[in-house]
Amino acid sequence: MAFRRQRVSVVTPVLNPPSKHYWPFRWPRNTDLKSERALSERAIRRGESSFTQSLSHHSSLMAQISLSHIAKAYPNGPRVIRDVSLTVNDREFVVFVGPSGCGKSTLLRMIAGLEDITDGDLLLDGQRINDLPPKDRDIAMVFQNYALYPHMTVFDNMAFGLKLRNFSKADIRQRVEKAATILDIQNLLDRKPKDMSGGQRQRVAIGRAIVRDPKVFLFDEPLSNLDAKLRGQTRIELQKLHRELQATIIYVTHDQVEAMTLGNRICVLRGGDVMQFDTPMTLYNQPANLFVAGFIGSPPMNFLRGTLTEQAGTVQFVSDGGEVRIDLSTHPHRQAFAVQAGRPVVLGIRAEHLTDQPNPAYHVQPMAVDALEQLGNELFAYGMLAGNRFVARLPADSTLQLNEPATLYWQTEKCHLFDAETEQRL
Ligand SMILES: Nc1ncnc2c1ncn2[C@@H]1O[C@H](COP(=O)(O)OP(=O)(O)OP(=O)(O)O)[C@@H](O)[C@H]1O
Repeated sequence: MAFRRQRVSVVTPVLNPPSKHYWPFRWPRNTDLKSERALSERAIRRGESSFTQSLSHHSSLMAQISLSHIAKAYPNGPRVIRDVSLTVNDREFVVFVGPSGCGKSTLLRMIAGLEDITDGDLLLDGQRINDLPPKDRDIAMVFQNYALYPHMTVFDNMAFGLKLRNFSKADIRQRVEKAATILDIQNLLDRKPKDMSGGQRQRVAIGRAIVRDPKVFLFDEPLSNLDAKLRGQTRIELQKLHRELQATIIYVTHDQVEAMTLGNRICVLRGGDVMQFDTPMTLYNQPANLFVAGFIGSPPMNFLRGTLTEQAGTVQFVSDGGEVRIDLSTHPHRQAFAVQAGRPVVLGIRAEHLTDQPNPAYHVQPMAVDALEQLGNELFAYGMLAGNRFVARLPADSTLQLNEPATLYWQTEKCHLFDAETEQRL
């Protein structure tokens, strides 16, 4: 493999971005580049070991991150992170997910040291690091916009942080080669960023983090510039990468599919608060509140407002207006529901728990179908029920017809119930 000569002098484009015409993509904000450089200067004293050795040193190094009552307010602004406490375990892949503006990037940037923490304690392996400069945190961050240096080759981009720290040429070459092999970009080392696809650039950005062998990787929406197919492929590669590196990873996205497929655990955020922090399957099967129920899962869960009634041991859900009446007496949580009789509630049921195949154990519900989406392997049937949009996920060969009355069968034990006022799961 041919390498370009390795520069000895350090060239930094941080304050001198080239003309925007030269760089076909958005030039990273100076703050991002500064941050990136600051992060790349971390732990200079630590690493004289070879990359191969240092890869395995993760087996003995802990990297646990704890947030205790963390809050953030920008100057003269309200708290955008209100009171977040959670622990990311050693070698865990945790995803922060939530709608735009919920505070996930702010949280990540506080962990990186790029934002001040207004209140609370940030601990890395039990040590409070609120005031530790980013370069000393042993944390590498991969940005959405890659933040690559356009005038440098891939090799030089990946080697840059190591050169700053005066790693030996041999060590740099070994680390870059190893990272390039892991990411399958060995044949791109002589290219400049402008001659690569978005997916390749993103790998280089990840490679630049890997060569540093940090304790913790932070990813800020790294796939959002990629097209859908490449995003899917890269998701799988990130899973492999996590297994290979055995590193602690915190990953920010607004995409619940990315969150579900990547995270060992997912932290769902809304308006600066944690809505639920748990495994993907727990979020899916036992959403703690209405927000998580509606956010996780595609298509989103169907909802109906109504009231619970209890009579002679029978627990019923009656929708507002009385159009839908569901007997919940066989539901595993019927006793908890009975206690709530008389309260306004929201009932939720996922599209895959409605079927057009008769089943004597299921609730029978008429619904006029006003739209069909045939996806080849499945069919989505849409209609209105008690004023709410409903969708059923059916087999592709279903015979349901558009604009004809249909009968759907509900798997009642899969219904979720939430308090209509507190929005918490019952
Ligand atoms: N420098 C800043 N000054 C003031 N307010 C800010 C600043 N940066 C972010 N905010 C505000 O903080 C809140 C959280 O922003 P943040 O970027 O963390 O959200 P996010 O969940 O990452 O959103 P997105 O997915 O759109 O990036 C938003 O209301 C945003 O407007």
